[in-house]
Amino acid sequence: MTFFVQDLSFGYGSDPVFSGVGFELPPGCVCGVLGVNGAGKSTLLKCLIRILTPSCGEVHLNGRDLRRMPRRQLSRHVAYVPQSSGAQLLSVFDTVLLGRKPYITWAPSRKDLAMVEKILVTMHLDHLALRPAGSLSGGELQKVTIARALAQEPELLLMDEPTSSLDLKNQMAVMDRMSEVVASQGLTAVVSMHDLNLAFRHADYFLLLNNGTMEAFCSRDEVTPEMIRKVYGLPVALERVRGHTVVVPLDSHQATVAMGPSLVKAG
Ligand SMILES: Nc1ncnc2c1ncn2[C@@H]1O[C@H](COP(=O)(O)OP(=O)(O)OP(=O)(O)O)[C@@H](O)[C@H]1O
Repeated sequence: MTFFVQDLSFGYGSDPVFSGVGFELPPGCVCGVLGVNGAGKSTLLKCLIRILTPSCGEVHLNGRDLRRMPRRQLSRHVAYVPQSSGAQLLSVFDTVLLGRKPYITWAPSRKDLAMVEKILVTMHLDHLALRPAGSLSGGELQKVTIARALAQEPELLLMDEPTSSLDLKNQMAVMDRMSEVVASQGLTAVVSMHDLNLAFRHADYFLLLNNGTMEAFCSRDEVTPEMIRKVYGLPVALERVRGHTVVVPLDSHQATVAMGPSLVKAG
Protein backbone atom coordinates (compact mmCIF):
# COMPACT_ATOMS: atom_id res chain seq x y z
CA MET A 1 0.00 0.00 0.00
CA THR A 2 1.76 3.12 -1.22
CA PHE A 3 1.46 6.54 -2.75
CA PHE A 4 2.98 6.34 -6.19
CA VAL A 5 3.68 9.20 -8.63
CA GLN A 6 5.30 8.64 -12.01
CA ASP A 7 6.63 11.01 -14.64
CA LEU A 8 4.42 13.95 -13.63
CA SER A 9 4.73 17.13 -15.71
CA PHE A 10 2.90 20.44 -15.61
CA GLY A 11 3.10 23.86 -17.24
CA TYR A 12 1.00 27.02 -17.11
CA GLY A 13 0.18 27.47 -20.79
CA SER A 14 3.47 27.14 -22.62
CA ASP A 15 5.54 27.81 -19.46
CA PRO A 16 6.71 24.48 -18.03
CA VAL A 17 6.92 24.36 -14.23
CA PHE A 18 8.28 20.82 -13.76
CA SER A 19 8.62 17.57 -15.64
CA GLY A 20 9.52 13.98 -14.86
CA VAL A 21 8.55 14.08 -11.18
CA GLY A 22 8.23 10.56 -9.78
CA PHE A 23 8.46 9.01 -6.32
CA GLU A 24 6.96 6.32 -4.15
CA LEU A 25 6.06 6.66 -0.48
CA PRO A 26 5.05 3.99 2.01
CA PRO A 27 2.19 4.65 4.47
CA GLY A 28 3.04 6.24 7.81
CA CYS A 29 5.62 8.67 6.47
CA VAL A 30 6.05 12.38 5.77
CA CYS A 31 7.66 13.70 2.59
CA GLY A 32 8.92 17.29 2.61
CA VAL A 33 8.77 19.07 -0.76
CA LEU A 34 11.55 21.64 -0.91
CA GLY A 35 12.84 24.18 -3.37
CA VAL A 36 13.31 27.92 -3.82
CA ASN A 37 10.42 30.36 -4.30
CA GLY A 38 8.71 29.58 -7.57
CA ALA A 39 10.24 26.08 -7.86
CA GLY A 40 6.78 24.56 -8.24
CA LYS A 41 6.03 23.14 -4.77
CA SER A 42 2.43 24.48 -4.61
CA THR A 43 1.85 23.57 -8.24
CA LEU A 44 2.95 19.99 -7.57
CA LEU A 45 0.53 19.64 -4.63
CA LYS A 46 -2.30 21.12 -6.72
CA CYS A 47 -1.58 18.55 -9.45
CA LEU A 48 -1.75 15.74 -6.88
CA ILE A 49 -5.21 16.88 -5.61
CA ARG A 50 -6.41 17.65 -9.17
CA ILE A 51 -6.91 21.39 -8.71
CA LEU A 52 -4.57 21.46 -11.72
CA THR A 53 -4.38 18.86 -14.46
CA PRO A 54 -0.87 17.62 -15.23
CA SER A 55 0.07 17.33 -18.90
CA CYS A 56 1.19 13.75 -18.24
CA GLY A 57 1.95 11.37 -15.41
CA GLU A 58 0.43 8.80 -13.08
CA VAL A 59 -0.83 9.31 -9.52
CA HIS A 60 -1.89 6.22 -7.57
CA LEU A 61 -2.89 5.91 -3.93
CA ASN A 62 -3.07 2.42 -2.46
CA GLY A 63 -3.65 0.92 -5.89
CA ARG A 64 -6.30 3.46 -6.99
CA ASP A 65 -5.80 5.89 -9.85
CA LEU A 66 -6.42 9.35 -8.36
CA ARG A 67 -6.75 10.98 -11.78
CA ARG A 68 -9.92 9.02 -12.51
CA MET A 69 -11.50 8.96 -9.06
CA PRO A 70 -14.88 10.79 -8.68
CA ARG A 71 -14.47 14.05 -6.72
CA ARG A 72 -16.49 12.99 -3.66
CA GLN A 73 -14.51 9.80 -3.37
CA LEU A 74 -11.26 11.73 -3.87
CA SER A 75 -12.10 13.98 -0.92
CA ARG A 76 -12.53 10.91 1.32
CA HIS A 77 -9.04 9.74 0.49
CA VAL A 78 -7.07 12.97 0.08
CA ALA A 79 -7.09 16.15 2.20
CA TYR A 80 -5.44 19.35 1.09
CA VAL A 81 -4.33 22.28 3.24
CA PRO A 82 -3.76 25.28 0.95
CA GLN A 83 -1.23 28.02 1.61
CA SER A 84 -4.00 30.49 2.43
CA SER A 85 -7.73 30.17 2.98
CA GLY A 86 -10.30 32.55 1.53
CA ALA A 87 -12.83 34.64 3.49
CA GLN A 88 -14.20 32.61 6.39
CA LEU A 89 -17.77 33.33 7.46
CA LEU A 90 -18.44 30.06 9.29
CA SER A 91 -17.62 29.43 12.92
CA VAL A 92 -14.44 27.49 13.73
CA PHE A 93 -16.58 24.46 14.67
CA ASP A 94 -18.49 24.51 11.37
CA THR A 95 -15.30 25.08 9.39
CA VAL A 96 -13.74 21.94 10.87
CA LEU A 97 -17.07 20.09 10.39
CA LEU A 98 -16.72 20.84 6.66
CA GLY A 99 -13.95 18.25 6.71
CA ARG A 100 -16.66 15.63 7.37
CA LYS A 101 -18.64 16.70 4.28
CA PRO A 102 -17.50 13.77 2.09
CA TYR A 103 -19.12 11.42 4.66
CA ILE A 104 -22.33 13.39 5.42
CA THR A 105 -25.42 12.59 3.38
CA TRP A 106 -28.13 14.69 5.07
CA ALA A 107 -27.06 15.94 8.50
CA PRO A 108 -23.88 15.37 10.51
CA SER A 109 -23.99 12.26 12.68
CA ARG A 110 -23.02 12.09 16.35
CA LYS A 111 -19.76 10.56 15.22
CA ASP A 112 -19.05 13.56 12.96
CA LEU A 113 -19.78 16.05 15.76
CA ALA A 114 -17.74 14.07 18.32
CA MET A 115 -14.81 13.86 15.95
CA VAL A 116 -14.80 17.62 15.38
CA GLU A 117 -14.94 18.21 19.13
CA LYS A 118 -12.02 15.85 19.71
CA ILE A 119 -9.86 17.44 17.01
CA LEU A 120 -10.58 20.94 18.35
CA VAL A 121 -9.45 19.83 21.80
CA THR A 122 -6.27 18.08 20.60
CA MET A 123 -5.34 21.07 18.43
CA HIS A 124 -6.07 23.45 21.37
CA LEU A 125 -8.72 25.23 19.33
CA ASP A 126 -11.74 24.38 21.50
CA HIS A 127 -11.83 27.81 23.16
CA LEU A 128 -12.28 29.33 19.67
CA ALA A 129 -15.03 26.91 18.55
CA LEU A 130 -17.80 29.51 18.25
CA ARG A 131 -15.69 32.35 16.86
CA PRO A 132 -16.16 33.21 13.16
CA ALA A 133 -13.09 31.74 11.47
CA GLY A 134 -12.64 35.07 9.67
CA SER A 135 -11.93 36.80 12.98
CA LEU A 136 -8.93 34.60 13.83
CA SER A 137 -5.25 35.47 13.56
CA GLY A 138 -3.35 34.03 10.57
CA GLY A 139 -1.75 31.33 12.72
CA GLU A 140 -5.03 30.36 14.42
CA LEU A 141 -6.71 30.10 11.01
CA GLN A 142 -3.87 27.95 9.72
CA LYS A 143 -4.43 25.54 12.62
CA VAL A 144 -8.19 25.47 11.87
CA THR A 145 -7.48 24.60 8.23
CA ILE A 146 -5.23 21.75 9.34
CA ALA A 147 -7.91 20.57 11.81
CA ARG A 148 -10.44 20.50 8.95
CA ALA A 149 -8.07 18.34 6.88
CA LEU A 150 -7.61 15.90 9.78
CA ALA A 151 -11.41 15.67 10.19
CA GLN A 152 -11.50 14.30 6.66
CA GLU A 153 -9.66 11.16 7.88
CA PRO A 154 -7.64 11.05 4.67
CA GLU A 155 -5.17 8.40 3.57
CA LEU A 156 -3.10 11.12 1.91
CA LEU A 157 -2.55 14.54 3.47
CA LEU A 158 -1.21 17.33 1.25
CA MET A 159 -0.13 20.48 3.05
CA ASP A 160 1.24 23.64 1.47
CA GLU A 161 3.58 25.39 3.90
CA PRO A 162 1.37 24.57 6.90
CA THR A 163 3.54 26.39 9.42
CA SER A 164 4.23 29.62 7.52
CA SER A 165 2.08 31.76 9.87
CA LEU A 166 2.85 29.91 13.08
CA ASP A 167 5.08 30.93 15.97
CA LEU A 168 7.84 28.54 17.09
CA LYS A 169 5.74 26.75 19.70
CA ASN A 170 2.80 26.29 17.34
CA GLN A 171 5.11 25.14 14.52
CA MET A 172 6.35 22.35 16.75
CA ALA A 173 2.83 21.58 18.06
CA VAL A 174 1.30 21.35 14.57
CA MET A 175 4.14 19.30 13.09
CA ASP A 176 4.27 16.99 16.12
CA ARG A 177 0.50 16.48 15.84
CA MET A 178 0.84 15.78 12.12
CA SER A 179 3.63 13.25 12.73
CA GLU A 180 1.52 11.53 15.42
CA VAL A 181 -1.52 11.26 13.14
CA VAL A 182 0.59 10.07 10.20
CA ALA A 183 2.24 7.36 12.30
CA SER A 184 -0.82 6.23 14.28
CA GLN A 185 -3.26 6.18 11.32
CA GLY A 186 -0.72 4.97 8.75
CA LEU A 187 -1.42 7.80 6.34
CA THR A 188 1.01 9.51 4.00
CA ALA A 189 1.75 13.24 4.14
CA VAL A 190 3.32 15.36 1.42
CA VAL A 191 4.22 18.77 2.82
CA SER A 192 5.81 21.74 1.09
CA MET A 193 8.23 23.50 3.41
CA HIS A 194 10.68 26.37 3.48
CA ASP A 195 12.16 25.67 6.89
CA LEU A 196 14.89 23.07 6.32
CA ASN A 197 15.42 22.48 10.03
CA LEU A 198 11.73 21.69 10.46
CA ALA A 199 11.97 19.39 7.44
CA PHE A 200 14.93 17.51 8.93
CA ARG A 201 12.98 17.13 12.12
CA HIS A 202 9.66 15.97 10.69
CA ALA A 203 10.12 14.65 7.14
CA ASP A 204 11.16 11.05 6.51
CA TYR A 205 11.73 11.74 2.81
CA PHE A 206 12.86 14.83 0.91
CA LEU A 207 11.73 15.76 -2.60
CA LEU A 208 13.93 18.57 -3.91
CA LEU A 209 12.65 20.58 -6.89
CA ASN A 210 15.17 22.55 -8.90
CA ASN A 211 14.87 24.35 -12.23
CA GLY A 212 11.86 22.38 -13.41
CA THR A 213 13.17 18.96 -12.47
CA MET A 214 13.39 16.72 -9.45
CA GLU A 215 16.92 17.26 -8.12
CA ALA A 216 16.56 14.44 -5.65
CA PHE A 217 14.07 12.21 -3.91
CA CYS A 218 15.66 10.44 -0.99
CA SER A 219 15.33 9.55 2.65
CA ARG A 220 16.28 12.19 5.22
CA ASP A 221 19.54 10.38 5.99
CA GLU A 222 20.60 10.56 2.35
CA VAL A 223 20.30 14.36 2.02
CA THR A 224 23.74 15.93 1.48
CA PRO A 225 25.00 19.51 1.82
CA GLU A 226 25.78 19.38 -1.92
CA MET A 227 22.11 18.70 -2.78
CA ILE A 228 21.05 21.69 -0.69
CA ARG A 229 23.74 23.89 -2.23
CA LYS A 230 22.56 22.96 -5.72
CA VAL A 231 18.91 23.68 -4.97
CA TYR A 232 19.31 26.87 -2.92
CA GLY A 233 22.57 28.15 -4.42
CA LEU A 234 24.06 28.44 -0.94
CA PRO A 235 26.80 26.38 0.70
CA VAL A 236 25.67 24.76 3.93
CA ALA A 237 26.90 22.37 6.58
CA LEU A 238 24.66 19.76 8.17
CA GLU A 239 25.42 19.57 11.90
CA ARG A 240 23.99 17.31 14.59
CA VAL A 241 22.65 19.22 17.58
CA ARG A 242 21.00 17.32 20.43
CA GLY A 243 20.13 14.44 18.14
CA HIS A 244 18.70 16.62 15.35
CA THR A 245 20.18 17.60 11.99
CA VAL A 246 20.52 21.36 11.66
CA VAL A 247 21.32 23.27 8.47
CA VAL A 248 23.99 25.93 8.90
CA PRO A 249 24.51 28.34 5.96
CA LEU A 250 28.24 28.92 5.41
CA ASP A 251 30.00 32.16 4.58
CA SER A 252 32.49 32.04 1.68
CA HIS A 253 35.53 31.32 3.90
CA GLN A 254 33.77 28.47 5.72
CA ALA A 255 32.54 27.12 2.39
CA THR A 256 36.07 27.12 0.97
CA VAL A 257 37.34 25.19 3.98
CA ALA A 258 34.40 22.76 3.91
CA MET A 259 34.24 22.04 0.19
CA GLY A 260 37.48 23.17 -1.41
CA PRO A 261 37.85 26.23 -3.69
CA SER A 262 36.74 24.57 -6.93
CA LEU A 263 33.31 23.53 -5.61
CA VAL A 264 32.64 26.95 -4.09
CA LYS A 265 33.53 28.66 -7.36
CA ALA A 266 31.30 26.31 -9.29
CA GLY A 267 28.46 27.85 -7.20
N1 LIG B 1 -1.84 30.68 -12.00
C1 LIG B 1 -0.62 30.77 -12.52
N2 LIG B 1 -0.42 31.15 -13.80
C2 LIG B 1 0.81 31.22 -14.35
N3 LIG B 1 1.94 30.93 -13.67
C3 LIG B 1 1.81 30.56 -12.39
C4 LIG B 1 0.53 30.44 -11.75
N4 LIG B 1 0.72 30.04 -10.46
C5 LIG B 1 2.05 29.90 -10.32
N5 LIG B 1 2.71 30.19 -11.45
C6 LIG B 1 4.17 30.14 -11.69
O1 LIG B 1 4.56 28.78 -11.58
C7 LIG B 1 5.83 28.69 -10.92
C8 LIG B 1 5.72 27.78 -9.70
O2 LIG B 1 4.90 28.45 -8.75
P1 LIG B 1 4.56 27.75 -7.34
O3 LIG B 1 3.59 28.64 -6.63
O4 LIG B 1 4.16 26.35 -7.57
O5 LIG B 1 5.99 27.78 -6.66
P2 LIG B 1 6.37 27.48 -5.13
O6 LIG B 1 7.59 26.62 -5.17
O7 LIG B 1 5.20 26.96 -4.38
O8 LIG B 1 6.76 28.94 -4.65
P3 LIG B 1 6.75 29.62 -3.17
O9 LIG B 1 7.83 28.92 -2.39
O10 LIG B 1 7.12 31.03 -3.46
O11 LIG B 1 5.38 29.45 -2.58
C9 LIG B 1 6.25 30.11 -10.61
O12 LIG B 1 7.11 30.57 -11.62
C10 LIG B 1 4.94 30.88 -10.64
O13 LIG B 1 5.15 32.24 -11.04
